[in-house]
Amino acid sequence: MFSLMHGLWSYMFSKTEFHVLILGIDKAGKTTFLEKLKTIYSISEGLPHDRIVPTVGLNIGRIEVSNAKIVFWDLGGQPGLRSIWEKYYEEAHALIYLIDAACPSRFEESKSALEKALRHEDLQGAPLLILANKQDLSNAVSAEELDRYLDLKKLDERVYMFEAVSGYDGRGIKESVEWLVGVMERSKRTETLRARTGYVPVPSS
Ligand SMILES: Nc1nc2c(ncn2[C@@H]2O[C@H](COP(=O)(O)OP(=O)(O)OP(=O)(O)O)[C@@H](O)[C@H]2O)c(=O)[nH]1
Ligand SMILES: [Mg+2]
Repeated sequence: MFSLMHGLWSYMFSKTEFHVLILGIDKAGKTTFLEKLKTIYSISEGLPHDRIVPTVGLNIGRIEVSNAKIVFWDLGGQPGLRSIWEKYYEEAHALIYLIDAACPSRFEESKSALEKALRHEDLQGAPLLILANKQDLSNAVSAEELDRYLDLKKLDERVYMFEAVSGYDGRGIKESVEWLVGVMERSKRTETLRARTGYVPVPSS
């Protein structure tokens, strides 16, 4: 009886842990974005821009938003490293896809890398946040323009949103993360992942 009550108590008052994958081609600004997230949401400052180098392995960032713990996985986007992305699909609750909105010459490459990821069955039903990054640059296109330009097919059944952000000045980041937490909490994929892993809630501290 005690363990049943304890389980119920933990379930109601614990923080859910979500895994969010941050993808995008090289130089889209993924690591800079992650470091900005840490600066916004945790007591420790993220790395300054000039100390960030191209990612070869995996960067991990942990933050807490409302009642959720989020673990971000930031992977390298260079062409030779993109084959590693799919190793993380199965465990991800959601996907953030960054695009350098000030670099139209690479939109096509970004689009095809995103479409390839979305075709993968291990990412089925994962909510998608597409970020038009580097809005601090005057030539950056808006989120709406990027949406029109990419003209992604087959997004209809997927929960998704385009948002304009800057990993330098932080605009748009809070709105994006709050939207993502809300959709992950209601997502069918979250239910499926919980059921598969025999979800044990992490007690809140
Ligand atoms: N102006 C501007 N530059 C940015 C922004 N975010 C990143 N950058 C710059 O873009 C370059 C690439 O940034 P990274 O964060 O290393 O990009 P990445 O997507 O992690 O790259 P890989 O690790 O190689 O996949 C760096 O010179 C950053 O300083 C931004 O919001 N605005
Ligand atoms: Mg990086």
